[in-house]
Amino acid sequence: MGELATFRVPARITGTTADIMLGGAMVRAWQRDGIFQVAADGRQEARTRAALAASRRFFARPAAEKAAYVNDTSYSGYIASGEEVTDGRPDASEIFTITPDIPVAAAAGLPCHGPVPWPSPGYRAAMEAYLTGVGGLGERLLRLVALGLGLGPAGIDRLAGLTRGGWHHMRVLRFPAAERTAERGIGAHTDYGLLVIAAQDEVGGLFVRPPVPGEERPRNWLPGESTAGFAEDRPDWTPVRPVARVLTVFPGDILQFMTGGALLSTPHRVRLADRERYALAYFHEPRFGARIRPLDPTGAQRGGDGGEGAAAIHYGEHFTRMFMRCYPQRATTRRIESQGLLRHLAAAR
Ligand SMILES: O=C(O)CCC(=O)C(=O)O
Ligand SMILES: [Fe+2]
Repeated sequence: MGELATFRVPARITGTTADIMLGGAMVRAWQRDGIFQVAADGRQEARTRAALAASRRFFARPAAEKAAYVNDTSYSGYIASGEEVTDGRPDASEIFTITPDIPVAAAAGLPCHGPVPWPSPGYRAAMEAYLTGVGGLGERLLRLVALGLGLGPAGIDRLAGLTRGGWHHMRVLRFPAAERTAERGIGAHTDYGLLVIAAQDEVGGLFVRPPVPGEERPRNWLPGESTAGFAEDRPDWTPVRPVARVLTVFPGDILQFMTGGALLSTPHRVRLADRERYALAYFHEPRFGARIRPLDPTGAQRGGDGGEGAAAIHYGEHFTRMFMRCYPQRATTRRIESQGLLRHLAAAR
C-alpha cells in the first residue's frame, strides 16, 4: 500500500453532489485499504495534543495510584498492562477506558452502565474536549458514508440516526517499549460499532488488514465466530505510518453487518516499538439499546436475514459480550455474571 487517502471533512454535510462524491471516495478507500485519513484542523489538533499530554501525565503516576481508578458497574477506568486479553493472550497496552459517564443511581442495573472514575479534573476536561471534537467528526463522517453507500440525500441519516444518545467511548492507550522477547502490543481484533477514529503519536506500531480478495471474514457479533486473533499469522498486514495532523478512520462490526459485508470491520493490531507509544482510539457508536438491522434486508447478506447468522444485533449486548471477553477477571464482568445482568439488556432502549 502506498500513501493512505486523506480527506478534508466539510463543516456541514447536506447531501450535495460534492458530498455524495466525497462519501463515495471514502467508501472506495475503505474497500481498498481498510482505513483512510482525515485532516485535522487547528482546533482538533490542539485537542489531540492536550489529550495525549494529559494521558502522559496520568500514566506516569505510580502503579498503585492508577489501579485505584476503577469502577465495578462500568468498564470505565484503568486497565493495567497484561489485564486485557485478545484471543486468550494478554495485551501489553496500559489503558484508561472512558464509557458514557452515568451516575450509579441512573444506571438502572443495566450492564456496563456506571460512572467514569476520572483521575483529575484536568484529565476529564482534556478528554471531554477531545470526545466532543471527534464526536462531531463522527456524525459528519456517518452522513458522508451513508451517501457514499448510495442511500441518497433521503437516506443521509440512516447511519447517524442510530447515534442519538450513542454509546460513544474511548480507549486512552500507552504501549511500553518492546523487550527482546515481547513485541505484542494488542493482538489482532476488530472493534465493535460504527466508526473507529484513531490518533497516535510519532512512534508507530499500528497495523491494519485491508480487504483481501477471497478471504472470508468472521462475523464478530455471532457467538460462534470471532475476529480476535484473526489472520494473526498471515501476511497482508500493512503499517499505519504516523502522519502529523491527521486522524485515521475505519469501520467497526456494525458497519460490516449493516452493509452485508460491502464494508468490512477492519482487523488491526499493535506491535511494540523501541520506545513507548501513546494513542487514542475513539469509537463512534449506536445507542446502547439500538436494534441494528441490515440496510438492505432483501439482499443476499452474510449474517443478515438469510437464515444463517443474526437477523438483528442488539448493540449493547454485542458491546457487553465483547468487553466480558476482553476482561474476564474484571470486577465489572464478575458482577454481570453473578447478578445475571445480561437479562436486563432487553429493557435497554
Ligand atoms: O493503538 C492504536 O493505535 C489502536 C488501539 C486499538 O486498536 C484499540 O484500542 O482498540
Ligand atoms: Fe482496536
